[in-house]
Amino acid sequence: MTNDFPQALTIAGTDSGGGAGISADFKTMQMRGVFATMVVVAVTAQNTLGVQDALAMPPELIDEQFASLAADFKISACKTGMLADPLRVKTVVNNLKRYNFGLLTVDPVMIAKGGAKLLSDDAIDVVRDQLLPLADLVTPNLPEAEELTQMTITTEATMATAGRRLQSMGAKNVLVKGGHFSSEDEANDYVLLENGRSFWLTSKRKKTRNTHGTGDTISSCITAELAKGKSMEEALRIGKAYVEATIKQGINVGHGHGPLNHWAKIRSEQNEI
Ligand SMILES: Nc1ncnc2c1ncn2[C@@H]1O[C@H](COP(=O)(O)OP(=O)(O)OP(=O)(O)O)[C@@H](O)[C@H]1O
Ligand SMILES: Cc1ncc(CO)c(N)n1
Repeated sequence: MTNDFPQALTIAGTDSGGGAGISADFKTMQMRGVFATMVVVAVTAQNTLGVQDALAMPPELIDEQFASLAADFKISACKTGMLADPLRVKTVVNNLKRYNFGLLTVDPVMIAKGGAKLLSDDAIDVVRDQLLPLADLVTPNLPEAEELTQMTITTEATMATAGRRLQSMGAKNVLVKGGHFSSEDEANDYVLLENGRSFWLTSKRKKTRNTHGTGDTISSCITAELAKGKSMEEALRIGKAYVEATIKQGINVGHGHGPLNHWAKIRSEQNEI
């Protein structure tokens, strides 16, 4: 029996509110036609208003989830999201070295939109020193890029400098997301590829509160496209187009920063199927 349907993995935290973390990753991967699997690193009690509580999983249970997946699936791309603390980051790093789950996207999730810490301060060095060197792609937002590079990012030029620094830390390709950039009109992301080529993924900024899970959605879309065999550049372009569609074709759920519309279709794909 063949085992060739595209399979991807998210290693992250759950969001009980369904909009971010593993919850967003699963919806995205499903929509992009990829079979999704998960390693739960932490469980959060969360909704569109914020994170009410969180619990990190015992390292042994994280190890067991990796072992279960390695024993049965043929995973060709994976991503990390919320990793909680130094012990969990190290546990995930050890497992990523032990097994081959294909191309790795590291989304260095640190703080939720409402301000809750999803990664403890003492874990940032471990992400920088041990996880980034394994990454085929790293996808920080601006505050995360500032923490990892220890520089202030307020301009397009400093976004590009941060991208180069992140590459010199070992990540092969870099996407610096501009969702937190000060521009009222545009949400532009900077890409630096392994071969040194760089470009911007541009988009008009939608004035909306419903942006819960944007970072998870773009990184899991990219992971899904990589699992299907798309090139890094194609995967990045599709990721940007998909997250843009999920924001622009938005829905209203909950009372705070609402989730995205994961059913949204990329405009160029709207007439397919
Ligand atoms: N209001 C908006 N309109 C259009 N695009 C947006 C908007 N906000 C964010 N984006 C885009 O969404 C993607 C995610 O960027 P962002 O910087 O918001 O990630 P993030 O902070 O990690 O998200 P989250 O923490 O909610 O998961 C980027 O491509 C960014 O340009
Ligand atoms: C579990 C989880 N992961 C990531 C984010 C960031 O969007 C969040 N809010 N919650």
